[in-house]
Amino acid sequence: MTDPETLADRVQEGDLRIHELEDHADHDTAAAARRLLVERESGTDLEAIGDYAFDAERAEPNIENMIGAAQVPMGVVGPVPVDGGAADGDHYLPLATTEGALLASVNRGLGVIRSAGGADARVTKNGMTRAPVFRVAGVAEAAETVDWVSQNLEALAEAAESTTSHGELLDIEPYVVGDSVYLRFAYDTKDAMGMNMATIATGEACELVERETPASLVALSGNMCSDKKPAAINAVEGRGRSVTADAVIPGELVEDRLHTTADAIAEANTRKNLVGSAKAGSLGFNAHAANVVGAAFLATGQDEAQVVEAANTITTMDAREREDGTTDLYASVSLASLEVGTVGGGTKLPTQAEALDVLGLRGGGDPPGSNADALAEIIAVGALAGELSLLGALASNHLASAHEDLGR
Ligand SMILES: CC(C)(COP(=O)([O-])OP(=O)([O-])OC[C@H]1O[C@@H](n2cnc3c(N)ncnc32)[C@H](O)[C@@H]1OP(=O)([O-])[O-])[C@@H](O)C(=O)NCCC(=O)NCCSC(=O)C[C@@](C)(O)CC(=O)[O-]
Ligand SMILES: NC(=O)C1=CN([C@@H]2O[C@H](COP(=O)(O)OP(=O)(O)OC[C@H]3O[C@@H](n4cnc5c(N)ncnc54)[C@H](OP(=O)(O)O)[C@@H]3O)[C@@H](O)[C@H]2O)C=CC1
Repeated sequence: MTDPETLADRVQEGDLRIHELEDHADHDTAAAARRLLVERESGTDLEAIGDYAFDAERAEPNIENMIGAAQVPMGVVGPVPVDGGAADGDHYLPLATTEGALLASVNRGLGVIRSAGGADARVTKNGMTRAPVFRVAGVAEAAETVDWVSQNLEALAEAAESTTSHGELLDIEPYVVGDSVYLRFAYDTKDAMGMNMATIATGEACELVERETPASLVALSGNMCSDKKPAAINAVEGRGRSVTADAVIPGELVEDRLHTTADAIAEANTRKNLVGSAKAGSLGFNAHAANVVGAAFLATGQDEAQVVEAANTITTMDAREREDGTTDLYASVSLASLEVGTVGGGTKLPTQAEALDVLGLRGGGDPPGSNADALAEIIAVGALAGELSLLGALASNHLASAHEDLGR
């Protein structure tokens, strides 16, 4: 018998483990059995969690012990006007969030950017990193290991790239701390965010390092990568895509649409995003880049834990005087470590794939890597719009009233 009730009974009797149900029933039945079990044990009703719009089997690579889906509202902002290295033209940007006023804000910022003639955006660096840590006897062995690595980059690339038909090893940066050696491998992972790809490839290269040097692998990730933690190395060296977007907004547009002046926004940015962040010891010199990145990540199937890395964004806003005496606003965001993909991970799930379709970026690009570059550029322009609108609201003292009207 493979009905949900029988399966739930068998788990409760200790006859089956909760993560084995897919071996005894199809994926949707297994999820229903787990829901039933949780409902019985917690006295809850999981009707909404169980009301999902895709075959549970499609989510098999993405989740274990599935009981249903968390449904986050999704909206669109835009069109986003981007003149990029990979992205071009106008795109609606899907964003999923529970924060009222966020889409209104980004939409307002995009409207201003559109009226100003659009934004430029470029990916300036690309490299997904994985940094294993090795044990050595001391500094002499550490130097021997680092030396061997620097002289054998080709052999290490051959080993790493034997595990992937898309990934390319770009560089290995060594770091030594006493008897620990960290090798920060950086890969061009094309249209994949690349964390699985880079991890598998680095595992293969590590076997060669262990064979040829005195170093012993302690952990395939030694936190110099640095994945899913705030880290200065990502802010300085980059991780995934380093992407910058900018726009020049005429002063009259700032006044008409953001209800303030270029000077007031520039001052708010300096005192808040630069000085305030410095005083707070923040790694993020921005207002809320993580808001746009997080909402875009949820909508398009990115790994949401990597919003951490995108939070190190630096926002600049400068008042630029024109010859006619009026003042424009130069606005930019630089996201040093935006980790995005259009293949792999959560991008294949039905709603996430549809969201990528809205951008015209589902799947691999031509040439490979161009779709992920374009996604990074579009998200960066979304973040720029969010910064403009929020700084405008702060400079005109509209933040609290906006959230009274829209956010509750
Ligand atoms: C709320 C607004 C936009 C009103 O701003 P407004 O200028 O009074 O709005 P408006 O009614 O004149 O409309 C202007 C444009 O905004 C957009 N817009 C306006 N309403 C909507 C809507 N319902 N749905 C979609 N789009 C909307 C739309 O583009 C519209 O243009 P139109 O299309 O009409 O020509 C403005 O006050 C604002 O942006 N406030 C800032 C809110 C914000 O950015 N919140 C983000 C979260 S804050 C946070 O989480 C982080 C924080 C604050 O803690 C970080 C930190 O420490 O800084
Ligand atoms: N393992 C880890 O330590 C971590 C894993 N993750 C998870 O990793 C997943 C993302 O890893 P990721 O490697 O991106 O994805 P996948 O593991 O889903 O692999 C994507 C694969 O798609 C293939 N591919 C097809 N077309 C392309 C193309 N145009 N460009 C690039 N690759 C292409 C590549 O195969 P081939 O290599 O054969 O060429 C690539 O390895 C997410 O689910 C994330 O949550 C997150 C953090 C850490």
